[in-house]
Parts: sequence; C-alpha cells; structure tokens
Amino acid sequence: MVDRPNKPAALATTPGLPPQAQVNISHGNQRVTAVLPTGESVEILLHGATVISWKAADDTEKLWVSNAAKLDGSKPVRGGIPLVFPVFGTAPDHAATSKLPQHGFARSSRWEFLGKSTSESGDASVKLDFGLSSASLSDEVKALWPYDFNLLYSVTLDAKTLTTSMVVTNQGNEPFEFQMLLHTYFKIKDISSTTVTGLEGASYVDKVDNASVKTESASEVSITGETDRIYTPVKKEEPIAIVEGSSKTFNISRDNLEDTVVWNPWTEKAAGIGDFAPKDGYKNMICVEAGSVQGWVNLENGDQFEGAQTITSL
Ligand SMILES: O=P(O)(O)OC[C@H]1O[C@@H](O)[C@H](O)[C@@H](O)[C@@H]1O
Repeated sequence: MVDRPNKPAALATTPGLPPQAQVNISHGNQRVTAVLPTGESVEILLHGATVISWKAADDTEKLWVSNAAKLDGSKPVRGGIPLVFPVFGTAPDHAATSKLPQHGFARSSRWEFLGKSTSESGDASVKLDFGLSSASLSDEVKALWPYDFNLLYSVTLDAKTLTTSMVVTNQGNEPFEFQMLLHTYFKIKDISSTTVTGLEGASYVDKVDNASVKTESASEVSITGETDRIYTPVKKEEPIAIVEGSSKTFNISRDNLEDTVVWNPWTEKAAGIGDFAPKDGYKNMICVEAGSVQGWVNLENGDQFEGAQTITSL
C-alpha cells in the first residue's frame, strides 16, 4: 500500500440523536476513529481493517500494540486485532491456499470504510463497517487465491464491549474453503499473574510441542514460557476469560467460531520478531484469538458465513 498523506479528518455526528448519544467519528485517509459521548474510543486502520486501539473513558488502552509496529501498510500490524483470512499460519498441504503468505492477505490489504450506524434507541454505541472483496485485491494477490468473495467486517463499540464480526460471502461459481481468526492482542499488566479460564477439558494442538494433541487439565491456564496453542473449547457458549491477579479483566464470547488460539512468544521468540518492541513487551500482552482454524470452513457459491467475538472489559 502506498503511504498517502493524511487528508484532514472528516468529523461526523448523527443528526437527530440526543446530544448524550452523539458519537464522534473521524475518517481520514488511513484510519477511522470513533469516540462515544461517554469517552470510550476505538481506532481502526484501513490497512488490514486492523483495530489498533480500544480505550476506556479514562484513556486506558486495552489492546497491546508493539512500539515497532508498522502502521504504514508495509507489514501487517504487530498488535491490536489483525484479521487472519483465508488461512491460519501457512498450509503447504492445502492446495488452494498453499501459495498464500502466513495468515493470508486480509491483514495486509487495504480495506474500504463502508460507513457507520449508531443505536436507534439513543444508547451510546456505534458500528463501523469495512469491506474487502476479490475485486479490490491486487492482481498479485488474486493470483494466489483466485476466488470471488466479499468480506464485511463490523466493529461495534459500546461503553463496556467491543464486538468484531466478519461475514464471508462466496460470490463466485465454485465453493471455496477458508479459515478465519480475530487475532486479538490484549494488553495486560503482568503475564506472570495472568491466567486464561474457560479452557478446562478442551483439546488443543500444542504448536510448541511438535503439534501434539493434548487436553487442557487446568481451570486457569498460566503462561510460563513460549505458548502457541489451538484450543477447541468443549462448551462453545462459555466465555473465555482473562484473569489478572484475582480479577477477571476480559470476557471473550464467541459466535460461530469454534477455536481459540492462545499465543505468547516469550523471551526468545519475541527477540527474533523484528517488529516486536520493547523486547520484554511479551510480559504485557497475551493473544487470545477467536477463530475457525482447525480444518476448513467450506463455503458453497452464494453462501455466507458469519463469525464474531464480543469482548467485555470488566
Ligand atoms: O508473526 P505473525 O505472522 O503475526 O504470527 C504470530 C503468531 O500468531 C499466532 O496466531 C500463531 O498461532 C503463531 O504461530 C504465530 O507465531
């Protein structure tokens, strides 16, 4: 993507809504920002439709973004919520996606801002829609994955929650298979006192132990070294939670997304990732990623798939 100079941001409010429900939207050339009247905010880069900030009313940031993250479109963003589509990792044995780069092209494509909607009831909330379709891909990317598709990504903010949802439509004449993942980097105070709950009994693929398949026995999963696991929780409807010390700080509920990846690169891996900074930043982040990445979603021509997560900040 060419790094274009930022045009003056356009400010928009919604006519007819009471002042307490007015949401300030600023839409520049590179990003869209929404601020609720109660002060919470979200910022999305058009590059990758990557959510790069989610702040509480007191300005506390809830997402981790590397100090060395590239926000100019030259790389996927290291932090926030990059979108993984249509392949998780790489899939050399899956012919249709084998040529794609790690985690696919959605996180490194420029998306279009389609507009916003605010709650009719006057509650302070806003939904921002973004689109990416095969028609807007570069010829180079199209050649790697030649299907006719449309993605609609919606980011909905209210005072307590952030919902990110993706609708995949097959617009072509043949079925295609894909994986998708909402690769959320949570900002945490201290990894040594952080646990993840809601995974007990789940089977998981342990990517740092030769992809061996295991069953989670802990009710609270702590992170004590490099961790890269694809969990398939037993109870789909039960939220996964991040617990810091003795307090739950985030609940993550999933809709139509079967899997949850838990990733922390720890010391050595972080040291080897060029855009990961500071190097001890792994102590202040944990990725808990809702997705559908074990196996493939098969989408017939004309069909749609929708997957979503709702993150509640507690
Ligand atoms: O460096 P990337 O491509 O952003 O990937 C980061 C991590 O993303 C996680 O989702 C994967 O499970 C890890 O294996 C991977 O290392």
